[in-house]
Amino acid sequence: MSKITTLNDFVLERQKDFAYATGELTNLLSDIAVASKIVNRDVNRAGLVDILGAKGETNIQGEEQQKLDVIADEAFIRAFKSGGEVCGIASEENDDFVAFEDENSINGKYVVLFDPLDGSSNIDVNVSIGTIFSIYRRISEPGTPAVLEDFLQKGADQVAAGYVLFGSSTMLVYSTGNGVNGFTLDPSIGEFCLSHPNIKSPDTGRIYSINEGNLDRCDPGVKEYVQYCREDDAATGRPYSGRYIGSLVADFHRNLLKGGVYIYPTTNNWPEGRLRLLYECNPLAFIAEQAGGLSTDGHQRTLDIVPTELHQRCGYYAGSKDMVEKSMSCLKHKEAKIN
Ligand SMILES: O=P(O)(O)OC[C@H]1O[C@](O)(COP(=O)(O)O)[C@@H](O)[C@@H]1O
Ligand SMILES: [Mg+2]
Ligand SMILES: [Mg+2]
Repeated sequence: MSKITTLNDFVLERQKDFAYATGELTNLLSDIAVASKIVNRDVNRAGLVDILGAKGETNIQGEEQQKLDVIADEAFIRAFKSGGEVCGIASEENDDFVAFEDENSINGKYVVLFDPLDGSSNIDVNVSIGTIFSIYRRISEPGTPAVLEDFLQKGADQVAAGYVLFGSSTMLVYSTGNGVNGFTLDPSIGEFCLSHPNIKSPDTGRIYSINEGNLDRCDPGVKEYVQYCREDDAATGRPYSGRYIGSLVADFHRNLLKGGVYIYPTTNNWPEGRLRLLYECNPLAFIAEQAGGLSTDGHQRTLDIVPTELHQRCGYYAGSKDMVEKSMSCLKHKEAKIN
């Protein structure tokens, strides 16, 4: 029987890699694990308790909030407030960032940006959903309230990022900039256990993920790439398979393990993009790159984008290196033709 490595064991072991480590990031990662278990409990019995359906309010994105969006948001905020490592948060479900000013948190070293419940359109139909998180060291002085600048940092400056996938099993996948590791929740012992050590994304794959319902509103370069994916060419394993769950975390996770590309481009109906840079695209871009993949907004590396707004959106191309590069070359090719 192989040794079980729990998330706590693993994080403590890895903490030794950092001479200056204070244990605060270790505590923060275990706070995230606790909140994930609480949300997992609610997700698993969603149909039995009154947490399906809409809450009856609209968030700053103009989306109808689902009850589980708010339940997850509150569970994670409670966990971030509890430890003292976090001085402020920003989330998809809150109009503005929240600075924690209690004496326990105001000296906190980190800020966290998160999408408490990703894949909201799939909550009521029992399809995989998730949570996405992004962690930065604060810029502002400890002992003072967190400020907007603490949250508008480039993705490349993340100290850690990851996601939780509530699927047939519940997994937590994260990176602190030293590779990507995946943990599966063992409900019988209530622990996240190392199940996917040192995840490496294949340089290429046979899966492309895009909402083809938007194709006629996309850039010609995107159409060209989708056409490329569908062409018959045994040598390159084409046609590829189209797979689209409609939960970013689930689509991203599948492609991370199997090889594939996820694309949500800017479109006529989403001219700035659909997905949110700070708590959807940046954390997953961090994971993609740490696993050997790539992530762009169609023009530049996602992690190099300098944010200007908390809820800004961007185009998103992420996954296997060769496939993202190919999609970029189609965009450039079409752009060159047009100009
Ligand atoms: O229905 P569409 O336009 O394809 O959008 C699906 C995308 O929207 C999202 O649901 C947006 O995230 P939220 O559910 O957190 O709002 C992604 O998970 C998913 O990839
Ligand atoms: Mg989301
Ligand atoms: Mg969400």
